[in-house]
Amino acid sequence: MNVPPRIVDVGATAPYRISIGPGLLDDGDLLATTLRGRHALIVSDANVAPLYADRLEAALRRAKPNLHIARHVVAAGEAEKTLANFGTVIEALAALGATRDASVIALGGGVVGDMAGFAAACWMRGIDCVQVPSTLLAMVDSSVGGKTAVDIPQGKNLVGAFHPPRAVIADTGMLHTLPPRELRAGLAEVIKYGAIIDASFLAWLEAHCDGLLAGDDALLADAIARSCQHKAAITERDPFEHGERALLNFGHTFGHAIEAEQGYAEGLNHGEAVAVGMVLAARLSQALDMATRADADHLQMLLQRFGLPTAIPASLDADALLARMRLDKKTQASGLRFILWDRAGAASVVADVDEAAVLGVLRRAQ
Ligand SMILES: NC(=O)c1ccc[n+]([C@@H]2O[C@H](COP(=O)([O-])OP(=O)(O)OC[C@H]3O[C@@H](n4cnc5c(N)ncnc54)[C@H](O)[C@@H]3O)[C@@H](O)[C@H]2O)c1
Ligand SMILES: O=C(O)C(=O)C[C@@H](O)[C@H](O)[C@H](O)COP(=O)(O)O
Ligand SMILES: [Zn+2]
Repeated sequence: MNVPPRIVDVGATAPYRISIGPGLLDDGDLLATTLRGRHALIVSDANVAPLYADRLEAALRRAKPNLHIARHVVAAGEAEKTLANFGTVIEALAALGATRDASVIALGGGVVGDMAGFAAACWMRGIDCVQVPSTLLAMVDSSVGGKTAVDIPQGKNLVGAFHPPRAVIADTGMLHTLPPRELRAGLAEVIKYGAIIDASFLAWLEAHCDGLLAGDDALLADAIARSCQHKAAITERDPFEHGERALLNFGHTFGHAIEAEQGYAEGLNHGEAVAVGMVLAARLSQALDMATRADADHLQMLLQRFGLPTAIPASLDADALLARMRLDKKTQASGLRFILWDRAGAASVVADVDEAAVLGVLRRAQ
């Protein structure tokens, strides 16, 4: 099916454009207009590079024959989003002789996007990063908004910087090679937008569950564009998470604790951990008389229909998860801060949440 490209322009101090559509990877002119200097480092992972790096590089060479291009490929997976691998990206920039007008091109999922973006934020105190997301999750969330980071054993994304992309180029054709599990993980973050800010989008997702899971191109393009519009609007108004941007963290206090406690290796991936986290946040909201039981049940049922997990893996300990949350980036001196759920399309930031209530929810969710 022929799906027309979509454009989402993000305002803010450093405006950028999100281009969404099939075949954009081969659009050398589009790519080249985002590059300012003579050097470009393509950062990718061992699954994505063999599939797409040659096409990207060929398009760039056609459009900008004098560009010095190097490629840096890391192993795939969350366990690779490390300070050590961040260091290898920095070394690759040095080897390329990247000047301050050079660009990092992040070709991959959120792991590559976050790590390459962080390297771009740090090299010479900040060079351009063009995000070329290859997973649904990266197209709807991680490539937009400028959060970059790596994980450390003590916690997810604890070392990072805000560094907005120069441009986002999402070639939706790349989703055809994405494993179904990763498609579902991306849909968890899509459902998040509906849950926190857009009840009609949540209803639309519910109505189109089967088509989205089947990878229908037009439905996915709609879901990506609508998600990007939401993320663009919020991050434009609150780029540094002083206020409403924190809503995008719905499900993440629990989810990040799960990912860190698993050691980033086995078990749930980010989107899956966020799915579990959204259910736990809804149950906590129910325990604190913010959300109704019927609404929390409905959200859980919807995530299950999308083939997403909604329970904490039995191997994880509730007290250990609670201890992880004390190092969540939303936690303050006064205590835990959560994004709690009011109802479909509405969520709130709540400070000083009682740890006993959190522990109760954790214990009941296994
Ligand atoms: N910066 C942000 O705002 C933000 C937002 C959400 C998530 N994140 C981060 O994003 C990360 C998760 O990203 P993710 O879900 O994209 O995971 P990922 O980058 O690990 O990609 C998932 C898997 O899919 C493979 N893959 C990627 N594209 C493919 C394609 N087109 N075809 C075949 N295989 C492909 C990858 O090699 C990997 O094995 C987490 O680290 C999370 O913290 C960041
Ligand atoms: O962009 C944001 O803001 C988000 O919270 C989006 C999340 O989906 C994403 O996982 C983000 O990396 C989490 O942020 P963190 O500040 O908790 O690391
Ligand atoms: Zn997330």
